[in-house]
Amino acid sequence: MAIIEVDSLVKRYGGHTAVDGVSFAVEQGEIFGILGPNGAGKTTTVECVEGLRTPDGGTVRVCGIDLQRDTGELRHLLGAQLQASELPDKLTVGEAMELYSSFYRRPADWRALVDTLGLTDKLGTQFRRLSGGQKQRLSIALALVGDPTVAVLDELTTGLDPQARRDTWDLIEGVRERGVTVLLVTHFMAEAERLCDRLAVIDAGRLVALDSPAGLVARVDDRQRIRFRPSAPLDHALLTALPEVTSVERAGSQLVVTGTGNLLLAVTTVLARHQVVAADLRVEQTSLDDAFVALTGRPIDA
Ligand SMILES: Nc1ncnc2c1ncn2[C@@H]1O[C@H](COP(=O)(O)OP(=O)(O)OP(=O)(O)O)[C@@H](O)[C@H]1O
Repeated sequence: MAIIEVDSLVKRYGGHTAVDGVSFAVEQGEIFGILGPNGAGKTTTVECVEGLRTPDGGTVRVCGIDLQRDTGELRHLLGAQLQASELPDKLTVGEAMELYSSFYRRPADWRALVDTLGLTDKLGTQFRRLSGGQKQRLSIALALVGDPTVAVLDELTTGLDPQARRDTWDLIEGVRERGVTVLLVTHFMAEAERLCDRLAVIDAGRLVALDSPAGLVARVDDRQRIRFRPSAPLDHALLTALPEVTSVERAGSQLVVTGTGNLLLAVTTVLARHQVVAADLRVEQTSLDDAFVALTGRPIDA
């Protein structure tokens, strides 16, 4: 059953169309990612799902509720972690949890939540004294304190160090195990790949692709990349002339050859014919980054 249904969503800011006809449906229990570069329209899309913005076109339903008609009920179904979530400096962790749980009809047991998120020994600590990772965990706890059916997490791990990022990913998998459907906004490929069951790739306000991370990679799977250090200078034209080769690039002392079919055999045959040895040769698999470039024409951080 679809928990979130977004159909032909349009949102404009003045003359600028930030979201341009985006449609997707999120199934119960999924971790569903919205992936795209800065300014793609990700936050605007989830703000429409959260009922914080009114669409200029299309419909959004959460648990069957049409948000154009009824946002009151939504507050009890949806827990949102807002981007750059900030609390008053002097509010303690315990005070924040108590305050937020008072907003809900049937709040979760916030002490158990704090315990799960490893913040019990910080209950008396003021917000300003928490580390980046602890603030992030608190914002996740606050998103979950209403015992929501759906949690919307925007830029979950931005600003965290690699260890805190991995810990947060474990936490989110735990959230899903509690039966919560998760809508996650990210521009980190590793995060999307690790956490998301399916991804909506959004670029310039439009849905470019919707698939599992493996499914997205499979779309460009016929592309391979070979990387090696030639033992002698090699005319690139010898390689680009091969039907298997789509591009040849120099990366420092290495050559990176991208192509399809039996690329390895074609390239090594040419090298052997010209007595060039390929040192440190590696065949690289297609990654989600490659899939993103193939789908949008540029890297996510370009
Ligand atoms: N309140 C606003 N008023 C005017 N333009 C806005 C507003 N909010 C966002 N925009 C513009 O709409 C576009 C989409 O912004 P949005 O924040 O949804 O993108 P995003 O994909 O979430 O980006 P980021 O990853 O940087 O948060 C951008 O061009 C942005 O400048």
